[in-house]
Amino acid sequence: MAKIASLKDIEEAAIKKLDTNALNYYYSGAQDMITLHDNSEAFDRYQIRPRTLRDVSNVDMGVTVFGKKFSSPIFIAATAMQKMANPVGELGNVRSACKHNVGFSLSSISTSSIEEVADAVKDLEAEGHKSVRYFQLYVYKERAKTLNLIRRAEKAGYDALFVTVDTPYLGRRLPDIRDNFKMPYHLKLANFQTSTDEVSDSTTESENSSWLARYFTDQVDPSLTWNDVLWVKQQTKLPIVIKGILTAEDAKLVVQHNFDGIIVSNHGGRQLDSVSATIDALAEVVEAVEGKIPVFLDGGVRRGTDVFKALALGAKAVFVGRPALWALSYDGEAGVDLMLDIIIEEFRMAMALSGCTETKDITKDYVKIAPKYISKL
Ligand SMILES: Cc1cc2nc3c(=O)[nH]c(=O)nc-3n(C[C@H](O)[C@H](O)[C@H](O)COP(=O)(O)O)c2cc1C
Ligand SMILES: CCCCC(=O)C(=O)O
Repeated sequence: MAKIASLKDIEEAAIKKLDTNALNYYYSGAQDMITLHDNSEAFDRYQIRPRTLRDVSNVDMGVTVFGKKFSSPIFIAATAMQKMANPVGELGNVRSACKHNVGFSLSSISTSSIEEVADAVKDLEAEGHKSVRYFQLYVYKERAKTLNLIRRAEKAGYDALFVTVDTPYLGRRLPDIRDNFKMPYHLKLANFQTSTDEVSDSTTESENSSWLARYFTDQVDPSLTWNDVLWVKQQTKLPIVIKGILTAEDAKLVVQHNFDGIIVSNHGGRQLDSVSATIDALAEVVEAVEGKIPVFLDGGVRRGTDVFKALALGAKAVFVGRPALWALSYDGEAGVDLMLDIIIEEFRMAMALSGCTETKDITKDYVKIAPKYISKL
């Protein structure tokens, strides 16, 4: 078999290994998957404007986020139920992120608990590695349940809460509906000890939604407003990052409410189909926040040049979601190591070949819209 050389190669290898249930769930976007595909394709609408003859023998990819230094700005996004990819699940991802000195975010809907994930890096921390972990929070109808998650994340040393705001309901992912997606029976939603059976018991079976959508409707609060997220802020001293912003209007509200950061995200194209690709939404959000809080991006990041373009358009760092799942499926923790090694090296190369030796050098002067996409109107 030919050597793996790109994230695309890892994805192809993983697709061959995964069963239909997990593959449908990991792969799919909402509805016609227009946004899912556009997230990656949109990066190709931007071109890099490289500078030459600068000494690029040393390239520093480092960034600082909420006072913590990272070796590179490529972090791991919160994705649910990682043990469907490989028994090591979330623990493989958090360990690999720690070894690479990049951030890891844990989903509320994880198959390893908040505490297990924190414990999994203890040996690496003892060797001198730094682990920065963010906890992705869904606001449960039952506020005591939400508060319990917040307290546990604080106690286990997580660095920030990422409150997801694009999911009052789970988007319609047609493959999950058609094939009736279910978490395998041997797994649990580890933060709550919820098993597949309990979900079916507590909700009405419906022809028109997946197991997960039923769980979500049952548990997660669709009445969420800014006031509820302010309630979260009042409960904790941890920085609160709002995940799932796509417009300048909402970005300004995030700043007005004194939250600490924004992730420009469309949930990997899994929520509302036909919204803009995140790289296309980034500039308006960055402009609206006027440098007051950091802006991050996720969605479709698959190459070092994608990372470079996102930083040029104002992102502090980016998150990869599916690539970490494909990597886990391909080869567990070693697969994630390989995935991060590849994309970090690609990013280093993109910086060097563009004449940038520090991430702060990567400004909007380094990108332009490819001529064929400029409107002739
Ligand atoms: C299988 C899967 C599960 C996800 N689960 C969550 C989740 O539990 N919470 C959340 O806020 N976002 C979740 N996301 C969205 C990711 O955090 C992220 O926004 C998205 O994956 C980025 O796009 P990418 O997969 O193209 O990198 C999930 C995405 C995928 C693909
Ligand atoms: C109820 C689980 C939600 C996970 C999620 O956010 C996703 O599948 O995109």
